[in-house]
Amino acid sequence: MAAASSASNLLSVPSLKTRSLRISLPRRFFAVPRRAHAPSSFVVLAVGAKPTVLVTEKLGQAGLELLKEFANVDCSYNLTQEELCTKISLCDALVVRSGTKVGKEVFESSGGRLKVVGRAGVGIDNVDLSAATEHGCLVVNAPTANTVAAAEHAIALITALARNIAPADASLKAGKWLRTKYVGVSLVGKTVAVMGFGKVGTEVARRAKGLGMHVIAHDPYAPAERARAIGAELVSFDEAISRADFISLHMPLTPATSKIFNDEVFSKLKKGVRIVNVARGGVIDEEALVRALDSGIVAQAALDVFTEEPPPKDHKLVQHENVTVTPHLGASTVEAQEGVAIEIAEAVVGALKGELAATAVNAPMVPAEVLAELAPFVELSEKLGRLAVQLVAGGSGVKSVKVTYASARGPDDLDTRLLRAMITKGLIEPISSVFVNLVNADFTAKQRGLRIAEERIVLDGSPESPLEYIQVQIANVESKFASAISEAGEITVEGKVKDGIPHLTKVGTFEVDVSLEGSIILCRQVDQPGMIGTVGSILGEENVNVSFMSVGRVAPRKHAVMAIGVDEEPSKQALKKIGDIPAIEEFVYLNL
Ligand SMILES: NC(=O)C1=CN([C@@H]2O[C@H](COP(=O)(O)OP(=O)(O)OC[C@H]3O[C@@H](n4cnc5c(N)ncnc54)[C@H](O)[C@@H]3O)[C@@H](O)[C@H]2O)C=CC1
Ligand SMILES: O=C(O)C(=O)COP(=O)(O)O
Repeated sequence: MAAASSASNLLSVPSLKTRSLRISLPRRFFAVPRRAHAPSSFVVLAVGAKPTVLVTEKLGQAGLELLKEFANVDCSYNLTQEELCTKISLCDALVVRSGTKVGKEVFESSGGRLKVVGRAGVGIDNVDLSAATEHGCLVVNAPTANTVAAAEHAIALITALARNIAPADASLKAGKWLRTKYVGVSLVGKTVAVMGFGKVGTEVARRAKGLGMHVIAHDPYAPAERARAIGAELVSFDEAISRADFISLHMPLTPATSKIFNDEVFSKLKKGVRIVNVARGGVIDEEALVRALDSGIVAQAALDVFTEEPPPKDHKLVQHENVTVTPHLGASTVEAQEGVAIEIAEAVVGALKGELAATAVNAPMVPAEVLAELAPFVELSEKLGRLAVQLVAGGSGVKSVKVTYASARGPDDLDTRLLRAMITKGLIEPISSVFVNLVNADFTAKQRGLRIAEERIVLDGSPESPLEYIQVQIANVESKFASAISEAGEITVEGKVKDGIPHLTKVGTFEVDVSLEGSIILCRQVDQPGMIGTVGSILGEENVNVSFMSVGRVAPRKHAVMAIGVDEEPSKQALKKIGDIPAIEEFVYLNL
């Protein structure tokens, strides 16, 4: 019984946050398709084909071995952009670190073959995520394995600055013995501001506490409890920068953080502050930092990252006597590189197998347990989309679709993003040459002006099954099968999952029950004896196996809709013979 109905758009913008949980979609739905249009999530590989993975930067051996077990691996380092664009059309996956720019042109050059980009590390600012999404290419990263390495590098740079390690080393090697010039400062009791309190920032804070520093942190999205738990204080940006003796940067490079450290900010810093950047060069306005160093506001800086990498030889910061530099070494420990390589290889292989990696950065994440229970509904969703769109008469533009999910679960207890993506796939693929997957479903729908509204019907009863039924309605279109139009004037199909198999249970106002396997013939007829036998024998003569038949009628001896599931596609003549049966008023053949 419908107790309440709530309209809500349940699909949010794909999260850019990374997660450490590894999940996989059920293989039977998402692996290499059995038929040209079998349900599939991300990757469509030719049956039996071994995928090709291009690795453009040095990757740990263990990760390479994992990739080689599953794919042909082409390790081509130092490619020019042009060479990358040429090679990419022969590759199913690309594995990069921070040194490869994966821009729009790479996706355009791939000719649709590139299905996964694996970023062997955290920062994905070198990958054009919008272009990847537009091309249905999944981007995964390796968010956890280099956290400690980056944190240790930040601590190494903080201590190196405090004790002038780099310049003292250089001067001694140059034959000097300058004990008074390189008197340092102590860390104990000093305040360090950790800017960006995520994975790396938290580890830096923990280590700084161990060094006896007072730790303050700024991160607009971090929970205060996490900071409290390690004895750090979460403060505003202005408070952080004005109180700090040391500033350690650990936020990602985004439009919001680009050049966040600029002249204005430098003017608010405590005189003599020391700055460490192991995040991204672009979060600092490098010219402004030169000015702040020259004026003495910033006593010293240690930089692992630069706006342009490698920086030009005469880069003012690289050459500055109060700046210590390293060539983007934050993640470069033996341990981190092995870990990152394994993490990314597993994610890329998983994605190539049709699984959904937990570290997807441009696809909605659905936890493993939710995926497992939604699996049959995912298949149902795509098939309902396919059926509904094939019922639209030629010439009608599909613009407005309503999806209703009926469930006894609470509105927050049902994640419909995957279902919605698969309905979109079902709606778009039969009428276009576009390959739709979880990555590009929203983008593709938007680009085609297809509006999909979602509604929840909360049912009474046991919430054991995530969904009771799904209904797909297409508004403002003509149908080639008039009986599919509901009283409200929309093409309406509804389905359920029975014993793990998706079933079509309603067409227009007619209740039917046919399992959504193979293909379907829908006929509207005058309800009379012998119809099932007549149609069945026409199909039998053609050697078309009938898998399911169901009749839904308004009232005895009035109109009925017969749904016939068939394993093989009937010939045109067989379909014509069915149409010629006098009692048949209309019929349609629908390919699943
Ligand atoms: N130099 C190197 O080799 C390495 C550099 N990194 C870089 O370090 C950065 C952090 O990495 P993780 O901690 O793993 O990422 P993360 O995603 O765990 O943490 C980033 C944190 O920054 C916060 N943030 C976002 N905008 C902010 C803002 N405007 N102000 C303050 N905080 C903000 C986020 O809320 C998040 O908590 C990334 O840019 C990553 O690319 C990471 C590993 C190695
Ligand atoms: O993981 C990151 O964000 C890093 O910056 C590490 O970059 P890399 O893989 O060493 O080029």
